Amino acid sequence: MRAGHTDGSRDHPYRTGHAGRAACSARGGMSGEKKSWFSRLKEGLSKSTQRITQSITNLFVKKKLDQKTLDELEEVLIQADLGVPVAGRLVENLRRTRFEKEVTDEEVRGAFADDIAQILTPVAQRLTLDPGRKPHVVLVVGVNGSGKTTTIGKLAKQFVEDGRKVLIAAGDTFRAAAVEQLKIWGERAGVPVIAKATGADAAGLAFEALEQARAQGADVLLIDTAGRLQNKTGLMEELAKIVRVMRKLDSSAPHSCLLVLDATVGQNAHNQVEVFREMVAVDGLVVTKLDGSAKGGVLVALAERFQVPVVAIGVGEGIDDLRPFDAKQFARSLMGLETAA
Ligand SMILES: Nc1nc2c(ncn2[C@@H]2O[C@H](COP(=O)(O)OP(=O)(O)OP(=O)(O)O)[C@@H](O)[C@H]2O)c(=O)[nH]1
Repeated sequence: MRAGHTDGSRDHPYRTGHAGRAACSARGGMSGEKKSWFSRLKEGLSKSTQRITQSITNLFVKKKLDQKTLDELEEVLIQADLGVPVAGRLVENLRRTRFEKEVTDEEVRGAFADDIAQILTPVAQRLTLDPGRKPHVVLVVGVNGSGKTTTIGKLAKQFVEDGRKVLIAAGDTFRAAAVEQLKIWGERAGVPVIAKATGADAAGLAFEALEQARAQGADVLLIDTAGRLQNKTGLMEELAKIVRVMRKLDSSAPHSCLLVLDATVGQNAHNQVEVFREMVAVDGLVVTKLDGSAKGGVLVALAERFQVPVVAIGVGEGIDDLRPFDAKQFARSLMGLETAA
């Protein structure tokens, strides 16, 4: 996957060639739209934010920054799923610059937000479509229920709105309900869904989908996959076979491999990244359900530990609730601070 840094001027979590860029630009940049997105991000993160800001505020009724308070702050950050290394680094930076000085809770939150934004900036990237690929194949992996189907549906709709020809392959052939759900999203997006009977070979389906996508001159092929982590060996073999079989047609496929993570699982997300990276070459994360989670901080821990690009975040079930990931906005929202437009 090639990815470009988020510039905040577009509202799609991906990038294309020049034509696509122009199309994206036309959709973004309206201040009303922007404003509502900022407030939605903030609203979405409010559970995570409340937990952190309340705890920090309780620690500061205008006082000098002593070691006890630093220790308590570190604990607050760990509790908020930012992870021990990040919490340690943030608190150490604060100690270095403000020890024994009078500080307010807002100053502390501001300092944390700046440091968090620095950690997140390198991973805030976009899914980039390679215009030379016809189609650009996006393999979407993740455990059941993480939001794969929904994310594929949202991405498909956004690609279509940008004038791309899209095909979806229902690669989770194990669960009939998953295929049905994908078909519903396909209809919403106006995108054909290539599916087979329950229990069919997923790799065979991916192969045929790629053949059809090529024959039809599609720009993008989005491939859903099974997420049965309880049968890790079976899943690993299945994903490896999908990749192997597609490479008979296109030796460079898949061109992107996105891992969808549910933010509400908190620290378990680390394990999921590790396990899926053993199986496939994950080169982008989509973090979903940030609207219903008090564990938004986990995204910071993941960025620090794995440095895998975060290409989009999900903050709701609606079509517009998949958004590009903006490091500064996210950091400031998490710390309950205003996000500059
Ligand atoms: N609140 C919220 N819900 C989401 C988000 N993304 C997905 N969901 C919901 O999460 C549930 C699971 O999403 P799916 O897309 O079906 O997940 P999946 O990974 O495809 O799961 P399987 O179909 O079981 O493989 C659905 O009810 C979605 O509507 C999000 O960003 N916010």
